[in-house]
Amino acid sequence: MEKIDLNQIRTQITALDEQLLQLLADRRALSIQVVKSKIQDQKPIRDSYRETLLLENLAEKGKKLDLKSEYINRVYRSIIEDSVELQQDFLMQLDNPSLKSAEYKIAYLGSKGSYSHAAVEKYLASVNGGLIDFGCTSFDAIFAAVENKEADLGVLPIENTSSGSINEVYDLLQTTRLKIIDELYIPVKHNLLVSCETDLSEITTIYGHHQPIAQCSDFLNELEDIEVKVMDSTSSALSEVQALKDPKIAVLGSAEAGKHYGLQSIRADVANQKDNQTRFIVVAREAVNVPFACAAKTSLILSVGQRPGALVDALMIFKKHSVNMCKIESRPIKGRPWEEMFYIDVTENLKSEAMQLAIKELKASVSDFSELGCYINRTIFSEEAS
Ligand SMILES: C=C(O[C@@H]1C=C(C(=O)O)C=C[C@H]1O)C(=O)O
Repeated sequence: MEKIDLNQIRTQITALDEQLLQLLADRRALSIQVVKSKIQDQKPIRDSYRETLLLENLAEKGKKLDLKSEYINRVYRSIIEDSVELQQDFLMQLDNPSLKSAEYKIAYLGSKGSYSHAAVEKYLASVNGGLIDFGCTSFDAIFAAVENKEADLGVLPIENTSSGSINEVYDLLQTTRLKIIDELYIPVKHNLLVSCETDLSEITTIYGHHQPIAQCSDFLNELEDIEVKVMDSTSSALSEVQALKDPKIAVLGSAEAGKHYGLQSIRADVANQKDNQTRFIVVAREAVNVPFACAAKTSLILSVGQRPGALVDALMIFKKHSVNMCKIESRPIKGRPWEEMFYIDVTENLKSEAMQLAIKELKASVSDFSELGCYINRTIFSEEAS
């Protein structure tokens, strides 16, 4: 058999990959043309009918080229999601002069390497902005920095698919004047990282922020005689373990963050849930305006007092106006024992007629009511769930 030259084939693959990159960039440029036409014709950005036809056609054509339809579906779903996000971000910037492509001073928990930093980077990519770093050591410091105008924006985790709601952030939302202007979903893949040559059996102490510790509880519970050390943030845990250079000490963090600190992974994917994601919110002093062409989400808080059926009555107002509720959470109210504050997210634009009618009725029937903000709904359901 003739000798096959690996380097030569790899050169061809690299050339093809570069062509693919150019094609992806060309497709994105066309998406921008599409959104401009949708603005003229007042059409919504998302067109599920077109997406279904496109995917069916590609699966069919792919089959003839020996490409599995599951593979084609996965690749094109991700290309289409990017195209929808690109169009929504374009429209948001057009409608909101505050969302310019500028440098933003962003307050977040930790520093480079923290999951919050990854969320900050994702936000900046959507506004084409740069970062003036404002790392903080607590959630209330983040709210305070934005409220006192020391920072332009704050980025905070609010819920996780394994450990649930982040109560501290929910509690701070009760008293803040800040508005939620965006949400971000960050896949969180926890690894067990070490600073030098070692083995899992040698580890006696594991450092981590309390969120990753909660999200990896199954893995940690299986280990015997391990001391868990809770740190302020993932980045402070990473830098401490890097400095200690101890073969008995490990830390929970992403493989990528580990690279920043010269740490190696000895166990990958140690979270309780495989699809471990954290939802972050972006807060600012000014609310944003979400164009009707975009998929919107609105967050509200309300309390209903102690009357029997009071919560049901409030929720029936959403039903009456066909406002879809996608999340409800409750937290105690400081200084009012046994009263609860309800946090409600709806997939509706704050400016819509249905929402305005519902709000008018809610205000007349509940004890406390406030709007936390309206922003782009960036929820993506995993393939298995949909
Ligand atoms: C590009 C469009 O906008 C959206 C993105 C699509 C895509 O990237 O193919 C398809 C349908 C829309 O949800 C379009 O409407 O054609």
